[in-house]
Amino acid sequence: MNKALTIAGSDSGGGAGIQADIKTFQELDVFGMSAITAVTAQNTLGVQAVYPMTSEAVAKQIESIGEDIGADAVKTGMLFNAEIIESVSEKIKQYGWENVVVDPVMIAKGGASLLQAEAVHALIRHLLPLSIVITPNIPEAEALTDTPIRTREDKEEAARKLLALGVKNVVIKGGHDEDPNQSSDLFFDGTEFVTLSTKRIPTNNTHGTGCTFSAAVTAGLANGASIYEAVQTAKSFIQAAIKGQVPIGHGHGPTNHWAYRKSSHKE
Ligand SMILES: Nc1ncnc2c1ncn2[C@@H]1O[C@H](COP(=O)(O)OP(=O)(O)OP(=O)(O)O)[C@@H](O)[C@H]1O
Ligand SMILES: Cc1ncc(CO)c(N)n1
Repeated sequence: MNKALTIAGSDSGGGAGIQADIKTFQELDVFGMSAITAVTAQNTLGVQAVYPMTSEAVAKQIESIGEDIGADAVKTGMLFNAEIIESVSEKIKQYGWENVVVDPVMIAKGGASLLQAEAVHALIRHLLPLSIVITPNIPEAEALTDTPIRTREDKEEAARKLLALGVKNVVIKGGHDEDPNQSSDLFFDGTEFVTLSTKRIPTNNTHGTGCTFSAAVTAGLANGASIYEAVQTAKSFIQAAIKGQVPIGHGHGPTNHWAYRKSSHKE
């Protein structure tokens, strides 16, 4: 029984955060568990309120899993503040977890802050060195490296800077790229750059794409895949999920977490 733990925020709307992660784990045959860092009141229109947990409450949830069940892979999403980042990092070290996927969530699509600006430094210092792979989108990679990203060369430069911070592998996701035809993610393991490209799907329903993608990477690692294999499967999973879209609500709808299972041809 392969098990994965997500340490992230709750999205009441069900498309991102903990909810996206657990749905994705389930779809990829992994037993999903959670430690909730914050409760958000959220829907397809945006984030209406954020209620962070105490760092103690987050640590306790992780301990409950670490002391009894264990985890084959762990992902972090919304962590909100430096205190939570520090206690999550401590617990990851305490339990010796190595398959750690860090999705450095900072800002929701509508602009709401999911990580306090002053916590970026804590993320870099405490958590990034414990990760096996990090999955920033373009604005997050810019914030972590202080590098504006416009071109492919800028992406490579940012990826190199992230590895210099102690990161082992990185995927810079291309959802925010200008390219109207392709959505291309750049994978770097310190030696080789690999681009994973799929056809860009013209849709508004992209709420939770980043969470879903990093949860699929985590599920792959829990199932024993290599990092690159896990990233490849995650790219197919998110492509199917965006294509399968769920047109609910009045804003940015979520992706379809069951589409990959149902699709006959996985891209
Ligand atoms: N319109 C699209 N068509 C196809 N793939 C997309 C599209 N938008 C995003 N993706 C893919 O979805 C994954 C997530 O990328 P993205 O850059 O959107 O993450 P994100 O900004 O962290 O998402 P969010 O913050 O909404 O959860 C990547 O693999 C990216 O290439
Ligand atoms: C709880 C939560 N985590 C992450 C994101 C980023 O998509 C979001 N919108 N909400």
